[in-house]
Amino acid sequence: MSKIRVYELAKELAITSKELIALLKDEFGIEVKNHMSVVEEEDAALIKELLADKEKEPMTEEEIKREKSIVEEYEEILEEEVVDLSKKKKKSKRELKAEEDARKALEAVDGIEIGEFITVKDFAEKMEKPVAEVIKALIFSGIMAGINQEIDFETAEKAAKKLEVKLVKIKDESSSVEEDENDDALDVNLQKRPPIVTVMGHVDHGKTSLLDAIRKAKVTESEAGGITQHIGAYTITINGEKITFLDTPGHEAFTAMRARGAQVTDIVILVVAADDGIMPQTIEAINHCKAANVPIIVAINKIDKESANPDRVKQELTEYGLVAEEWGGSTICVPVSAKAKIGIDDLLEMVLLTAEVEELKADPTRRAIGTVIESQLDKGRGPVATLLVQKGTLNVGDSILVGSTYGRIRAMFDDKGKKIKSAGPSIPVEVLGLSEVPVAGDKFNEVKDEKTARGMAEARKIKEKSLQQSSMRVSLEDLYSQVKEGKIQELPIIIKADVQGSIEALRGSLEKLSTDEIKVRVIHGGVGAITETDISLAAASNAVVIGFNVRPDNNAQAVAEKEKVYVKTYRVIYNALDDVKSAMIGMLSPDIKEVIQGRVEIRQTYKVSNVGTIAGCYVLTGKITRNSEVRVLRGGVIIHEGHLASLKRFKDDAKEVNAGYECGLSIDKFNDLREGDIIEAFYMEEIKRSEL
Ligand SMILES: Nc1nc2c(ncn2[C@@H]2O[C@H](COP(=O)(O)OP(=O)(O)OP(=O)(O)O)[C@@H](O)[C@H]2O)c(=O)[nH]1
Repeated sequence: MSKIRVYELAKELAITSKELIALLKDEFGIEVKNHMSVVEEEDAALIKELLADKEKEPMTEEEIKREKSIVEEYEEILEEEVVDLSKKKKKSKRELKAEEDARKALEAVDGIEIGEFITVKDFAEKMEKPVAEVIKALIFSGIMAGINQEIDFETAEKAAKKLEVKLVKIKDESSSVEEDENDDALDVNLQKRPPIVTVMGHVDHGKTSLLDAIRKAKVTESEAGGITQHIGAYTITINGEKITFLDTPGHEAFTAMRARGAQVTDIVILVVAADDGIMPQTIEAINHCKAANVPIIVAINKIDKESANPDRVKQELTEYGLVAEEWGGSTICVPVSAKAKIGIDDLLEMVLLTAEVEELKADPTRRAIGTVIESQLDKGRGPVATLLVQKGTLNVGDSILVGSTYGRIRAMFDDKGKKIKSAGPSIPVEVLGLSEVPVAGDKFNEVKDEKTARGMAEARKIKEKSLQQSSMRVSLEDLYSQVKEGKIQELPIIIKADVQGSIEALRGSLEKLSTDEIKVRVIHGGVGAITETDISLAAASNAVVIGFNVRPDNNAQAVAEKEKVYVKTYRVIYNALDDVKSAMIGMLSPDIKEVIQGRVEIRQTYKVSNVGTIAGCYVLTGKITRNSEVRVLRGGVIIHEGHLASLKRFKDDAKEVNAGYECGLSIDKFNDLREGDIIEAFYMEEIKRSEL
């Protein structure tokens, strides 16, 4: 995680380091030594938000007082200076001349030396200038500073320029020593924390059974209360060590969280049924883990079955870069049976081992931060959220900012439904007391008090609104400018196609387009329609989605629009390659674009001799018009593209039919229409140059 120094942040915020240090302590409970200490980027972001929010509020009495005191101080100094000047006059001319010469001589060599920070008073003394003059110069440079206030070198330099004095920056030796010491300034008390595990795998390979088996084997035997509540996560104890499991199996939740910027999982258990082997969702899960850089432990499940063939699973895994340890690789594979309760302890021990290698640590003494795992509105209790504490300790009574909502924790329960008062790193808790239901994947931060939390939550809401209107993730159209601006060096692509062969062909050709400036990388490829999961993965990895002979399903379309994920579909491989190539050199300038009008579902088909197949349909979304171009989709795959031959409402010809109405239609030179097919109606529109 990147960090920022206190003085850099203070400068950005246009306050002094001292003020920032006080703010960190009062508002966030973070103690830093001095201006050279470091603050974590996420804390810095919070402070910025806090101040941005304050800016909008009218000045508090305290702030008015502060402004006033600076002015008063300034006036006082002016008076002092008058006295000072009269004293100075008493010095002999020769003395004054000698002083002046000495200063000039010093300046002539290499300027006046000052460190990274200096108080206004010391600065004036060093330059042998009246303090009032220095303050005046500062004011002219846009800085309102009191006599005892610290300014940084760059500010001092601006003022010095006005006073025609040259400055030289000297390295502050004491601070350079602290640099290293302070790198972990916030996490001063790093301690081992339990690993957080997600279970993934193909449908029916036994994810839920495995989670149940682990929970039953490890929770009921040792802990009071026994049965776990479903709060979205639970913690077990094995050999005196804890492991936290996220209770929503599958990669959808995992990726949805990543799309929101939350990486919660430390280790993934990939469940593969020994009688079934690697299946499409297994591959998806592997790719999702790789994209998130999370270690995988493979649980080869259902080994109780006669048809189980663990070696075949290991063999298939090698094709995806996962080579089992016993075959000389580094992937831990544990044979298990969730049903017969075989190998569960071995699996858990391997999780602990992996956790140890990963050296998972957190500081339980700092203020808490973490992520929302689940949330809902409970009739009686109001908004309820399961939070996973990732750093620090969360206590009842703490005020927290959660995404764009906030609250003060009224009560807290553990995964056994027991009321608790505090929770440390990697521990999931259910909390009451939030003002609204937060979104899973939102981060939470403990802040000073409820008022601060509320103010920041409101500011975030406003910001979110303005962001929604402006933000767009990477797209082929603006790829070139994003590369030029240095925003991206890599173009991750997700390919969905109707057949495996097309994926491989596209993958190879696309990756070959990589240049020194931008690397093209296919992070996932799969057969079938573009789904919501593909869009989530794209959002999480800032990827574009390319469909070849397939279309997004309804959900995917909606999520893509919401998440602003760029999706483009092609029917000819060459066109896809050509677009990416043109995009990379900034030459992609589409002059026509496709506009989707609506989607129609086929409910019945009739064969009419001499006419062909007529379909009885229902318009699901938008509308279809007589001159729409249409594509027939079966399971998200494009079966045909062409024109309508007829469009009818009851017996009459219709010009257009809107959502919610039935219609009959036939397609020009195409009769293979089936019940359940979706017809997508669209037209091509010319883009005016001004829109490009
Ligand atoms: N024989 C045998 N059957 C198992 C084992 N583990 C799970 N099953 C069975 O496999 C089927 C699917 O198990 P689930 O746990 O529901 O699988 P899942 O991966 O959670 O499935 P989805 O939630 O649909 O993705 C169920 O009928 C289980 O009883 C096992 O170790 N041995």
